[in-house]
Amino acid sequence: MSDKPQAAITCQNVWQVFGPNADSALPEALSVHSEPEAAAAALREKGLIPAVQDVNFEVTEGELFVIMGLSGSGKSTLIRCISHLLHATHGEIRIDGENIVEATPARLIELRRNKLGMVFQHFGLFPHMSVADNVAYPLRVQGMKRKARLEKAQKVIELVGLGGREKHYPRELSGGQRQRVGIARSLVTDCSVWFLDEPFSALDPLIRRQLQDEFLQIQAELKTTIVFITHDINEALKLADRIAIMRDGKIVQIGTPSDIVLNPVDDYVREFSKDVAKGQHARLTSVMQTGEGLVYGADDPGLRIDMTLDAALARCMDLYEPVPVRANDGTLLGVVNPADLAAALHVEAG
Ligand SMILES: Nc1ncnc2c1ncn2[C@@H]1O[C@H](COP(=O)(O)OP(=O)(O)OP(=O)(O)O)[C@@H](O)[C@H]1O
Repeated sequence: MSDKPQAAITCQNVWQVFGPNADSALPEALSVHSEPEAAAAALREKGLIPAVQDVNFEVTEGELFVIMGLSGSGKSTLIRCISHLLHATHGEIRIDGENIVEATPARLIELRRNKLGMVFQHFGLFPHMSVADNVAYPLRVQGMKRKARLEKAQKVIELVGLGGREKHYPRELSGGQRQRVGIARSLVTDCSVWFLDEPFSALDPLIRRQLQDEFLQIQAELKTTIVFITHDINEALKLADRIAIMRDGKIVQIGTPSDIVLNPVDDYVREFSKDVAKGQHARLTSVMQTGEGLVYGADDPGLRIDMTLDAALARCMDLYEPVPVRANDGTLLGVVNPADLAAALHVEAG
């Protein structure tokens, strides 16, 4: 069907192994051990580091895909493989259908200039350049004329809330403002895929929340495909369409924020979300029934598909029969049984 979402990024059997002769040691291990786990153990025995092990997933166009995991679980290595800052030891990584593992150096430069945007926690702004020149720099590299590039830079400077600061130098800005400059600089090229590795983690909580909100607004406007790394579950739940949880180089679960909070696959994932107020993050879709012949009672408490479980429960505290759930335009999408809502939230007590 034509309305199936397009895959913007596809990772198939991606491995990144660090250490001497990793390029030959991995195929050797894979030829002896069919299970990735056993191959990784064999590599470790030889003193190699399988930082990313047999990773498979797809990110759809316009999706905000968050990778989360403890320190050392392989998040940065994986995002560096996908953005080809590292050449993956094995596997296929497709961006808009193009296998970038096989791209020539010239093609990679072109992709970085025009298609892939990157923001990292500690990225260098040029200290001797103003905000405007820093933001316009990627356009200068593309060969755009000064007037045109400054005009374009101005638009993204406004977008990230730095209007009026364009003549300032990085040293005159706060940490949060500098991070905004970095975000603006990565956005200026109209990238279609955006990689962000812990972009807000050095900021204090208030500024961090503010930037997260602004980031969501920017994403709603631009609809860029995003891969975002964090080790903060609350940030992941707030931002993500889907979350991939990594442990020891492997992806242990991929799911929506609701899935991760309500149906963790193991104790490692459960541990991440144990202090999360589940009702504030899990969405109605996780308990909604859909399909033919939906039956519901006379009450309509006005449930909308994007409501959290908490918000929904607050509206049907005293109802017993299933109630309708609608899209924002009023179309009926499914029904929810108030008892299922309460039961889903009860999970957090256990
Ligand atoms: N260049 C390298 N050479 C050797 N080992 C590396 C290299 N880069 C990363 N590693 C190892 O790979 C593993 C995964 O590291 P990675 O930085 O991807 O983890 P991470 O989940 O991003 O951690 P953090 O949240 O602390 O940034 C770690 O064991 C790390 O020591």
